[in-house]
Amino acid sequence: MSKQILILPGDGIGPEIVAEARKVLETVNEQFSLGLVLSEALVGGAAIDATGVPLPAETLDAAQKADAILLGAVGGPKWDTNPDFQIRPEKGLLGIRSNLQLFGNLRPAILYPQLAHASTLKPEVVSGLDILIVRELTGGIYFGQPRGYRTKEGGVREGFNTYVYDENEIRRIGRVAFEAARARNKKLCSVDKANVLEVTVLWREVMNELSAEYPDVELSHMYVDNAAMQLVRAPKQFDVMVTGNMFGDILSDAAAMLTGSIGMLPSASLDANNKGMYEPCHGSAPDIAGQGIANPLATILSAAMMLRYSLGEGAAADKIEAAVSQVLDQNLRTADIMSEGMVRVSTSEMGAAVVKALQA
Ligand SMILES: NC(=O)c1ccc[n+]([C@@H]2O[C@H](COP(=O)([O-])OP(=O)(O)OC[C@H]3O[C@@H](n4cnc5c(N)ncnc54)[C@H](O)[C@@H]3O)[C@@H](O)[C@H]2O)c1
Ligand SMILES: CC(C)[C@H](C(=O)O)[C@@H](O)C(=O)O
Ligand SMILES: [Mg+2]
Repeated sequence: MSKQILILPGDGIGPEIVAEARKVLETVNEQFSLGLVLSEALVGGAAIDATGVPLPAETLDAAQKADAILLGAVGGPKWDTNPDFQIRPEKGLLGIRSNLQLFGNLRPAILYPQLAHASTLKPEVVSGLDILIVRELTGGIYFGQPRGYRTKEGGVREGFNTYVYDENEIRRIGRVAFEAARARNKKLCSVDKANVLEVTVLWREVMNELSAEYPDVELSHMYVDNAAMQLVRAPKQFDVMVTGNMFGDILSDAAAMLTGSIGMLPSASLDANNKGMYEPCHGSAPDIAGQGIANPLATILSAAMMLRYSLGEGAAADKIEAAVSQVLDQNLRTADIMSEGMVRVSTSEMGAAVVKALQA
């Protein structure tokens, strides 16, 4: 039976990195007879340029019909100053997350041993690092109402957003995190700001209530400011972390650097039935776009997550992850993970090396 995969290259380095992940998917598609049918659509700034909006109706329709989605990245300076906040590339991405109810965002920060020296931290602090950040993705301050930007009487401008979660939203992401912790090392740290924000007092209450259903999982709580510090001080104290939309956005970028580069961090965004969108955690990197130097591995590893979580093709996912490890063993490095004695390669050379390792 065929499976429809929608590819959304997006902006900046998006098309460059997605092209490499596409070659990898095509390779395993053939090797494992997966029956994947790949198609592409517009999102983000590319969609604004072509259609006037960041999420054209036909892209949303294709996303709803697809079995899984692979996205590059959206955004860039060309669109950042649009005074209409609805016509921003990021709205395209947020629109897919929200319309498809992709509330469960998994961001694994795993240090490949070959990159221990590329990490910002000392090798002994990060060696063996394997953290899973579970981020709530369709609620919180990103989506809360009221929100706005206006000029008040007297010409004073104000902007406002609302940080709101109801207990059902917290419970469903909590279950994702507890289940993940149960399948791993049975340790879950919930990150909040319950010393200041009522919404996260509720967050903490619900996590404690859920904990009764998961007596085998050790639940701890940490304030987000401390969590940011602890991630950089002693990251291996964490196994699974669960947090809200904005805290998860920030903590996952911090965790990315522990693995050597944000170019190494994949993600899965899942609905209640494990249908999902897969994307690297990084953005469109306008500073390096068009130069052919971006690291495609986070996107390639996102494609592997897609095979594992949404398509039930764990063997193909394992093979891609092993191929990534092999190219690192071959000392091949894009600029962001380059270190002394290694061989610097371009985006497409890295993609080709992964394909070659798959075919070996
Ligand atoms: N999922 C997404 O689509 C997504 C995520 C984050 C940011 N953005 C958007 O991307 C644009 C740029 O944002 P930013 O600069 O804050 O964050 P960014 O992640 O795009 O870039 C931050 C830094 O990391 C580097 N970097 C990122 N990905 C890399 C890769 N694969 N290989 C090598 N280096 C890489 C960039 O060159 C840059 O120096 C903004 O418009 C933002 O809204 C989109
Ligand atoms: C581009 C932006 C909307 C997005 C987010 O904040 O969720 C990005 O930073 C991410 O981490 O996926
Ligand atoms: Mg982010």
